Amino acid sequence: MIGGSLALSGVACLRGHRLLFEGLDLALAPGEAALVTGPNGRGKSSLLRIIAGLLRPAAGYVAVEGRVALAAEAAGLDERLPLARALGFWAGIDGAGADSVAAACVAMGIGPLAVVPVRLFSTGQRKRAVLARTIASGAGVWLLDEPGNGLDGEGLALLGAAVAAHRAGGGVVVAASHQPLDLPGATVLAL
Ligand SMILES: Nc1ncnc2c1ncn2[C@@H]1O[C@H](COP(=O)(O)OP(=O)(O)OP(=O)(O)O)[C@@H](O)[C@H]1O
Repeated sequence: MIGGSLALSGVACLRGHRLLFEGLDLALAPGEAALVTGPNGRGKSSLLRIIAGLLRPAAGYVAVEGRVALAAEAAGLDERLPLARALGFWAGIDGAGADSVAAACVAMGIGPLAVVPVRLFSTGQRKRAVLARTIASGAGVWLLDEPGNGLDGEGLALLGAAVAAHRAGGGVVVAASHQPLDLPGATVLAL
């Protein structure tokens, strides 16, 4: 079981002297999810970075139980390497094995791309690879920035199944999206 939980209390975000949001509260127990919505530039990615500990909140506090994986817009994969090795680099850091990478690639429908260099990937294949990196990480808290961007219908279904399995195992998910995203029972945070 890969558990996680998180709590935000009175969180505020300042960027470039501009207050993006304040007074944000959220509590997610194992298995729960939140959907952060709002137009471009409202601060969705900034909120995920605050939860990940990459950005300091201007006010409030964040408490996270479990390891965190942030699937951001930037893939963070070595373009020169075949997919399995590019993901294997991160799996090594995360303490996950090659079997986790292989299973995550199958989960996102990119198993056959294991030997293909990342630089050749299409937009949707790249998105699937980023999500596979999160799945392989073994982290309890998934932070997904626009996870549906670039995915086709099959990709969206695989994402939905991966998120459901993660939640069923006690993980939590915070997804930021300016488009509708199917996240059953999620708390909606509209920025
Ligand atoms: N390093 C920075 N310094 C100053 N301002 C920044 C910085 N990074 C982002 N911003 C600003 O913060 C605001 C929120 O950006 P953020 O990426 O969090 O929004 P978002 O809701 O995720 O947008 P999108 O839907 O376009 O991804 C934007 O106006 C952006 O220009």
